[in-house]
Amino acid sequence: MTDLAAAPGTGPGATGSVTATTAGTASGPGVPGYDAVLLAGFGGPEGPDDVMPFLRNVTRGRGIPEERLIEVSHHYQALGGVSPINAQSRALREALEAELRGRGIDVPVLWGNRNWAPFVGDTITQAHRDGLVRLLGVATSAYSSYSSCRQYREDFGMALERTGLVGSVRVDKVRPYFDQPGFLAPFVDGTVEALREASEKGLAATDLEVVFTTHSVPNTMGDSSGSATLDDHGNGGAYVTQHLAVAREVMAQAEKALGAAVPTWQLGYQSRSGPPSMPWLEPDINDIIDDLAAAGRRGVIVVPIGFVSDHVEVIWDLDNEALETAEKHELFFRRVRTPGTDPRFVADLADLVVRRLSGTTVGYGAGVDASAVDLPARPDFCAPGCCRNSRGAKPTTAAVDSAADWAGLEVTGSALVASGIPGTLPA
Ligand SMILES: CC1=C(CCC(=O)O)c2cc3nc(cc4[nH]c(cc5[nH]c(cc1n2)c(C)c5CCC(=O)O)c(CCC(=O)O)c4C)C(CCC(=O)O)=C3C
Ligand SMILES: [Fe+2]
Repeated sequence: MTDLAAAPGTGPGATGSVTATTAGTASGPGVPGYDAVLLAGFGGPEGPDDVMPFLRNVTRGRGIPEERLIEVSHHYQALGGVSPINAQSRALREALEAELRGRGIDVPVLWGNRNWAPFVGDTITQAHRDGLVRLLGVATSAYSSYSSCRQYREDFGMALERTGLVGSVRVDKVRPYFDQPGFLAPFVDGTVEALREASEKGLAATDLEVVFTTHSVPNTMGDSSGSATLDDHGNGGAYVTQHLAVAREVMAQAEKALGAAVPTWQLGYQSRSGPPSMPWLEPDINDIIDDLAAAGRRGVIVVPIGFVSDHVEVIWDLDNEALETAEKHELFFRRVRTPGTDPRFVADLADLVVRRLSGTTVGYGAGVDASAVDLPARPDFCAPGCCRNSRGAKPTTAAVDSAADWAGLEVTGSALVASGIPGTLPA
C-alpha cells in the first residue's frame, strides 16, 4: 500500500511509475489497452425495504438532516420503493456494449454502483476472477465536481483497497463528457420540441423562459470543483461554468434549429438536501417558477442538463414538484427528456472509450480532445486535488494526486492509492 509520504510529488504531465506495489510492466500513458469497460452508476433501491438503507448509504457521514431522509424516502415509496435508475443503467450498459461490438470492439461492459448492488467492489472482484484486470470507468455523470466526478474515482480507489486488489486491478476513468455533441443533442431536440408546442399554444418567446436545471451542491463543493491547475476554482467552479456553457450551446443550437427567436434562459438548481444553515447553489427551480409567474411569464421549459437519465431526481422533483408549482400559477410547463440511451449519446460515450482504448487521450492540460461547447475539453487523468473534498483524502484512481497538493488537509485511512497513475499498468 502506498502511503502519503510515498505518494508522488508530481505536477502536470507526470508519467512516472510511482509505486512499488503495482504489479506488471510499467508502460507509458500512450499505450493503455483495457480488458473491460466499467459503467459506474449511482445505484438506487429495488424495493420498499431497500429505501432507508439506500438513503443511509448515500448520506453516510455527510450531515444530511434525518427529516430530509424521511421526506425523500416518501418520494421513493410513492414510486413503489423502486428507483428507475438501475434499469436505466442496465439499458445504458447494454447499449454501450452493443455500440462497441458494432464497431468490432469486443470488450465487455461491466456495471457497478456507489450506493446499491451491484456495488463497484463486487463488480471489480468478479472482474478480477474473470481475468479482467485493466478496467476503464465511465460514470453516469457528465460534469466536474466532487459528487459527479471525484467521488466516482474514490469509489474505484476504495473498492480496490477494500478488496485487496490494489496493484492487481487498475481502474481508470474517462473524463467528464458534458461537452460532447451526443450529450447535448437530446436536450436540444427536446427544447426545440417544447418551444414548438408552446408556439402552437399561442405563446411567444417573450411569454416563456427556458430554465436549465442541475443538482444543487454545497457552495463549497461548487467552488472547489475542477482543478486549481486548470484555473477552475471559485464562483461555483468548473461545475457551474460547465453547466452555463452547456446551456448557452443548447440555446444556440435550438435557435438555429427553430430559425426563430428563442426565450431568455437561466440556470437553476434542484434537489437540495443539506441543512438550511449550509449554503447550497441557488436559486431553486420552484422559486424561479414563482418569480417568473410574478413577472408575468406564461410558461416555463425545464431542461435537466445535470442528469443523464430520467431518475428520481428528475421524475419526482421536476415532473411532480416543479410541475405543481407551475400549475399553481397556471403556467405552460414542459420538462425536456434526458439523454438516456439516445444513440447519439451512446455513440459519443463509445468514442471516448475508443480513444482511450487506442491511447490517444491520456494526460491533462493538453487539449486532448474535442469539445462542442465554448470550453476546453477535460483531461482523462484528473489534475492533482481535482474536485477535492475538504473532508480529507480518500483513495482515488485516474489522477495524479500529489502529496504537496494535499498539504494542510486531514488525511484519513491509508491515504492515496496510486493505481490510476499513468505508467503503472498491470501486465
Ligand atoms: C451532483 C449530484 C448529482 C449528479 C451527478 C451524478 O449523477 O452522480 C447527483 C445525482 C443523484 N442523486 C441521487 C439521489 C440522492 N442524492 C442525495 C444527496 C446528494 N446529492 C448530491 C449531489 C448530486 N447528486 C449531494 C451533494 C448530496 C448530499 C449528500 C452528499 O454530499 O453526497 C440523496 C440523499 C437524500 C436527499 O436527496 O437529500 C439522494 C437520495 C440520484 C439517484 C436518483 C434515483 O434513485 O433515481 C442521483 C443520480
Ligand atoms: Fe444526489
